[in-house]
Formats: sequence, C-alpha cells, structure tokens
Amino acid sequence: MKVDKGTDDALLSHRGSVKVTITPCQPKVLTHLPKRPPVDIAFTDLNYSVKEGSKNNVKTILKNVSGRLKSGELTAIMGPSGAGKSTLLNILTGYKISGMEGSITINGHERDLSQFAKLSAYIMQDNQLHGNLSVEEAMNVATALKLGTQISKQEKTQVIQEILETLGLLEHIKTMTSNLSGGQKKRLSIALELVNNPPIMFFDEPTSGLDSSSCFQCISLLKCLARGGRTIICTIHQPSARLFEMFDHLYTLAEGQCIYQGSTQQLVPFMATLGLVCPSYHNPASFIIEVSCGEYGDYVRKLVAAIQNGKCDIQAGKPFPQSEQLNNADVDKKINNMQTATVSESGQGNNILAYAHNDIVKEPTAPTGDGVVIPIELSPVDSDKQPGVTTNLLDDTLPTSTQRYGTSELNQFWIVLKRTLLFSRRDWTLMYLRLFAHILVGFLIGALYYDIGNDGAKVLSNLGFLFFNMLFLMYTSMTITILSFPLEMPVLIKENFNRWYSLRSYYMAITVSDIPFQAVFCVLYVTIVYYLTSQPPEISRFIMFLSACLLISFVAQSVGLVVGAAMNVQNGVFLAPVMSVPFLLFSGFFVSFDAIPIYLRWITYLSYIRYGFEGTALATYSFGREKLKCYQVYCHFKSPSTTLEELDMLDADFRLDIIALIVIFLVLRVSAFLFLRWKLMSQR
Ligand SMILES: Nc1ncnc2c1ncn2[C@@H]1O[C@H](COP(=O)(O)OP(=O)(O)OP(=O)(O)O)[C@@H](O)[C@H]1O
Repeated sequence: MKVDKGTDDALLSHRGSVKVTITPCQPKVLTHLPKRPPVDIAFTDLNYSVKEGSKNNVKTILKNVSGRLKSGELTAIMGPSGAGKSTLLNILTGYKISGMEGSITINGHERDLSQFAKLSAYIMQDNQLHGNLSVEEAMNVATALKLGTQISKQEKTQVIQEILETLGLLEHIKTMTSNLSGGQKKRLSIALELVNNPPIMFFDEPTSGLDSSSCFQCISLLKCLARGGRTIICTIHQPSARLFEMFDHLYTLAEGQCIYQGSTQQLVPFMATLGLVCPSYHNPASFIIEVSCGEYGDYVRKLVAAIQNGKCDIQAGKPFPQSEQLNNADVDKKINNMQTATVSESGQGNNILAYAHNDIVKEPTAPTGDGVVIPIELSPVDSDKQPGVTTNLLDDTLPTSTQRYGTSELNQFWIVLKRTLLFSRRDWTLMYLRLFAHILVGFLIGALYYDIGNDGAKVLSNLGFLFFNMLFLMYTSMTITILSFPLEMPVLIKENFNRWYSLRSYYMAITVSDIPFQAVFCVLYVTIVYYLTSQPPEISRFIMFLSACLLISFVAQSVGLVVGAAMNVQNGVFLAPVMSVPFLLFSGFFVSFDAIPIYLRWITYLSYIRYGFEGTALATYSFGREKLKCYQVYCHFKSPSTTLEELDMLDADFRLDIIALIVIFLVLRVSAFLFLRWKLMSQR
C-alpha cells in the first residue's frame, strides 16, 4: 500500500501493516573516504553519579542501565527532560569519564578510550563552528588535520567535493559559515566529521532548532550514514511520527533507567503486552514519553523490569521477554485483537512479533530543495550491512596504529596557525578597531604630551607619560584576549575531543598567532608617541624603550590568556583589571621602592608593570643622558640622574628588567596552558 509524503495520520492508521520505503534517487557513493571497521557498542550496568551540594551528597543520574548499539543502525536515545539522555551520550562518547561505573565494550572488547576516540565523532548540539570561515575553508582545515598526509591534495579535494555534494552543501561552498541556515550548519558539522569516515557518530539533539523539513533531511542523512555500516546514535526529544519511523533502534530512558530498548517498530506491540495500548492516530514517540512521565500511571518500574533495564533488546521475529503483565487477561485480550488485525492485514502468520510497520510503502520522500541528495533506502536493518553509501569501504579490523591524530603536531600547529591568522584578518574588532585605537590614542597622547621629553621643567609629566604607556598597552592587549579567548572554548573542546589536534599544537598556534599583530600595533603606537613627545632621539634608546613596551604588551596578553583560560568572560572582564591594581600601585610610579614598607616589597618583584616602567625610565634617563633643556629659572629635574634618584632607580639594571619580563611572560604562558588543560579535563 502506498501513502503520500507527509500523511502521517494515514500512515499511523495503517500502523502494523505497512512498510516504509524511500525510493532512491541518483546514488551517491562516497568512494574516497578511508576504510574503517564497523563497530558495535554494548554497555552493561552503567552507573553515573555526581556529587552535589556542600555535604557532597551523591546524586545518581544513570542507574545500572545496559544496552547495545549496532553498526548499520540509526539509534535514537529518547526520554523526558532530565531522564539522563545527554548524560548517557556523554558517557558513551567518552566525553564524561569520572563518576561512571560499569562496562562498555566495543565489538566485544572492553573499550579503550584512546582507540575509541579514533573511531568516533561527537557532534554537539550547538554545532560549534567558526563563523569566520567559508564552508570550503572549514572543510579544507578538517581534511588537512584529520587526513594529514594519508592522501594526496587532489584526493582531499575529491573527498571534500563528494561529501559536500552528498550533504547538499556544494552550492554553498563559498558561503561563510555564519551565514548558513540552521540545517546547513548541522550538515556542515556532520561533513567536517565525515572526512575521516568515523564508524561511530554521536549526535546530541541533531534536530533541535530545525523546522520539520530540515529535521527530516537531517534524520534522512543520519539514516544514510547508518546504511553505510556506521553506528549512528542520537539523542532526540520527541520526534514526529514520520521521523520516529526512520529510526531503526530506540533506547528510552526514564528517571535514569531504561524503559525500552529495541526496534522502533516493536515499541507499540511491546507496550501493549504491558497493558499500555497506544491509541490509534497517536505518535508512538509521544506515547512512550507520556508513559515515562507517568501520565498513564506508574508504569516506569514495570517497563524497567520488563526490559531488564536495557538487558533485553526487543527485535522483530524474537519473543518478548517474559513479564508478569503478560498473564493479565485484559492485556492478553488486547494483544490477541492486535494479532488478529495484523495477521489479517499482513498475512504473516500468527506471531505477534510480526506486528510492525513493515509494509508501509512511502515514496518518494528523499529530501528536496537545497537539502541532502543522498538516496535513502529504508529496508530492514537485520541484514547487517546494506549496500549503499560507503559499506564497501568499511574495513573489518579495528585500528592498531598508535598515532593519536591524523597528522603530526607540527602540521597541526601550522594548520591551526594559518586558520587563526585568517580569523584575525577577517575579525574587524580584533584587527581594525585595535589598529585604529592604537593610532588614535598614539596621536592623542602625542598631542597631550607634545615635545615635553627634553624639557627639564616637565619631567614629572614625562614620567606620567611613561606610566600611561604601560597602562594603555597593558589594558588593550589584556582585555582583547579576555574577551576573545573564552569564545573559542566550545570549538576547542569539540575539535580537541574529536581528535582534530592536540591541545599543545592549538595552544602554540594561538600563542604565536597574535604576537605579530600585537607587535605591529605596539610599534606603531610607540613610534608615534616617542617622536611626538620628543624623547631622546638615539636609536638605541628607542629600541630599548620599544622592547620594554613590547614585552609589557606580550606579558599583559599572557595575563589575558590565563584569565580567559581559567574563567568566563564576565568574571574575567571584572577580575583582570581588579587583579592588576596591586601591580600598578607597586610599579614605582606612585610610591618609590624605598617608601614601600618592607613586608610589602615582594609585590614589586611580581609587578610586571614595575619592570616595564623601570625599563622605559632607564631607556629615557639612564645610560649617560646629557642634561635636559631648561626654559625656566630653575628646573629641579634638569639632570637625568636626579630623576633616577627620585625614582630610586640609580642602581637599576635595564637588562634585569628585560629578563624579568621574559621570565614572567614564559611563566604566564605555561600557566595559561595548564589552566586550559585543567579546564578541558574538568569538563569531563
Ligand atoms: N553535574 C551535574 N550535577 C548535578 N546534576 C546533574 C549534573 N549533570 C546532570 N545532572 C542532572 O541529571 C539529570 C539528567 O540530565 P541530562 O542532561 O542527562 O538530561 P536529559 O535527559 O538530557 O535532559 P534534556 O532533554 O532536558 O536535555 C538531570 O536531572 C540533571 O539535572
């Protein structure tokens, strides 16, 4: 029997007697992807607890759940809000590891997280894409990182073309990621992970935020991927009947326990055996959610017992697990009625297990418009690997290579560095606003302190100018990093978890990437103010002055990295300037070293502003500078040594200031890396 596209009601009214077939359009075979093994996942007695509150109360989120997820199947993890779907997904992906008990096996062997990470991809709910890259650029980066030198450049281009064509993104290849629609972003997220052909793909709420047509396209695509022999697992809230039909396998959670595991087609008959008859015209997906929310009475415990908390797997053609509910006469009657109906319509003998949606013929429902053009052939999943998308590419052996990433760390560094430089070039705030600010403030300060550098009567103002330089360079380089770095975190978490690159390569790349820009801005600013304010014209003094200023801006940028790595933007924007106050107070500008109480002097050694201020003051007034001009009767600071004496810098050593700044810079960079690593680990 044939049912038109979109006629869910008609489809539902024939539940139990029809079969879903989506007629293939032009087959698209991903021929260039690397071969990967098919992977089955099983988990047994999985427990997950978290500590909560000041008394460290233990909250158990997953309670002894078991289950299995097979290759070639599209699995939905469903359940009411708070049931533990995301938690289960995070545990299965290996994203959450602490607080978990139980066993997870891969093709019958205990899961080795490192090996598993090479086989799986986790596509998180919010896509986590870089908006400043085009689809093509994003794909190029993913291919370069994930495939490395395994294949030639030409083959990489073919892989990208094929994947984009298959996912209906080829016509958007030049579009910036930020301009893609929600569905296209989702498909791009999938395309990026597909380049190394992971045999297991996890999706957290892949349909969230999509309209019904895009949802259908998205699930069709996942179905296609599953048909290629992959294990596709996604959490989903409450799919429409039409979407629900497309899943092969359903895993339902309620209150952290499994209430159903098995074929989607067997859900309704299985529930009926427990006295839960899904009304006609009712979406089975909604029905099980309603049941798990207790709308039909307290059935959760019965369902958990019947399915043995996930140890049973309801399959067509296999008997249901024994349940005391089956003895209930009313239930028997209901089942018998359903059996009779099924037998008479499908003519498949007298087995209730034959009751399914097996005979619905629905055509054509391949996605249309700008959507996915992959052919979708829905047929029983029991035949393990259907010919289709990439089945023939799957290798049977699990990888044994010890290589953690697709390419060497040096390559990762170059690729991420190039990408970051591209972002910087395209980021208006990061680049042009910063450039504009440095030039504008440079001229403003130049105008304010114009020509005071060699005037013996204006030395105090000149010291104010030196201190302001420190302040300006510190805040501009620190705040921009505090504001921009935390925004990178979600993408970093996703890409690092999916083994695109190591944290070390990423960190090196972002550390190096901003240094040239910061250096150019600083040189521009210092050049403008130095000459407008008539500081000593010797080139050696200018270089010393500039190097102290450059180091201050690099150190402040490192402070920004530490703060950005350790906390979110809101806290960082408040805390970083507040934490800088002691360093400013102890810089030697407000109070000379002699005047500081002994027990507080140690703070001056930590104050990088002190070293910067001292460095610029020495470059200006030390190294035998001749007396300044005096246009008044008396200029107290006419002699540069008087100024240095007043600042308690007569014995100061410029080289020590530079060394101190370099040491602080290195310590902060290493600390930022450790914070970042801690933050990534603490999420898990
Ligand atoms: N770190 C945590 N500390 C305390 N409780 C937690 C923690 N993580 C999860 N939970 C709780 O565990 C339960 C399951 O959370 P989870 O996010 O897995 O639910 P979900 O089924 O995915 O819900 P939704 O569909 O609303 O996203 C919720 O009650 C949640 O509050």
